[in-house]
Amino acid sequence: MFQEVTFSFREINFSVIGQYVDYLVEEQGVKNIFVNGTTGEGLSLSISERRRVAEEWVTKGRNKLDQIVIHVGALSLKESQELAQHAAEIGADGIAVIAPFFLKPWNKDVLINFLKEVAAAAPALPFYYYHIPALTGVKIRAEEVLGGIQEKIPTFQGLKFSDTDLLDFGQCVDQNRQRQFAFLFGVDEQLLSALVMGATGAVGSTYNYLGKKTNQMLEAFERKDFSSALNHQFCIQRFINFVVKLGFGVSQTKAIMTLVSGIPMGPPRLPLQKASREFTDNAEAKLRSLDFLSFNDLKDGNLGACS
Ligand SMILES: CC(=O)N[C@H](C=O)[C@@H](O)[C@H](O)[C@H](O)CO
Ligand SMILES: CC(=O)C(=O)O
Repeated sequence: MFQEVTFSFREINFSVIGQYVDYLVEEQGVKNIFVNGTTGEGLSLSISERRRVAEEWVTKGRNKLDQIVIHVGALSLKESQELAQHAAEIGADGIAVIAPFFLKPWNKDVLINFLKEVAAAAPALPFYYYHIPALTGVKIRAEEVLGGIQEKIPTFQGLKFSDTDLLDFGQCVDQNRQRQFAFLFGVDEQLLSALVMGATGAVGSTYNYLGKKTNQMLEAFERKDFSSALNHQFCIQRFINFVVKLGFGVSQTKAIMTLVSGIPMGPPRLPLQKASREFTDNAEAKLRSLDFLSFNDLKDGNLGACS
């Protein structure tokens, strides 16, 4: 019997994860990974697929990555707990959970009760709340969720904040200054503003291919060279603004990642649709004009270049 070698590209290609780790570390300077989140289509995968993806990242990332946080949010509390326990068993560094988004928690206390039950399934793992109201439809302000959360969830470690409300984000930081929480910001085009507000890190889709560029911005911010930091942020914004106008989401991220890294990320899974050829061509031209592609052959006359 021979293994069937033609596989449907709607199946996960586990074999590229090792290469992906090396690419992120070596080419993008990214050493902390958030697995099975929005970009990884975690909520479109089966539980057994999510377990395997997590295992693959932990195995391939060993001694190469600093931290691997596994997103274990699900509509079913039981599944979420199973994934949390699994993350602990395989040696992940933390777990993150979004708000359940079909039957929704209607207030902060109910949301915390849900999160608490998941966190309790992995009592030794740092726990992060993943706030992404535009996708979950759960609009309870993060600042409210954080109030008193450590008393309910002893493993609470921080927040991944994927929203543009900088009042809410700023208040999360301001009201928890005495605690050693991680405030991870998730709107890549606004990261500099969030750093000013006290963000301690960032998790985002564009760091897959603009990690190096973003690290330059972080370094400029660290040394208080705000004008360079702003230049870097504006460069990143020029790209994101361009693709947002073309229609930008998880499918498009995969197409850009394939283009920039050379690693076949494959198409997304339904209900998402593969990015169009037109999108990819336009994105490629923009990346080249901004000097975001390392195999750039536009050496001269590149006025819009960002480096
Ligand atoms: C909705 C979504 O996918 N958000 C990502 C992280 O949470 C971001 O990294 C965005 O993709 C990025 O900021 C571009 O808008
Ligand atoms: C980008 C991001 O934060 C996620 O994939 O969840």
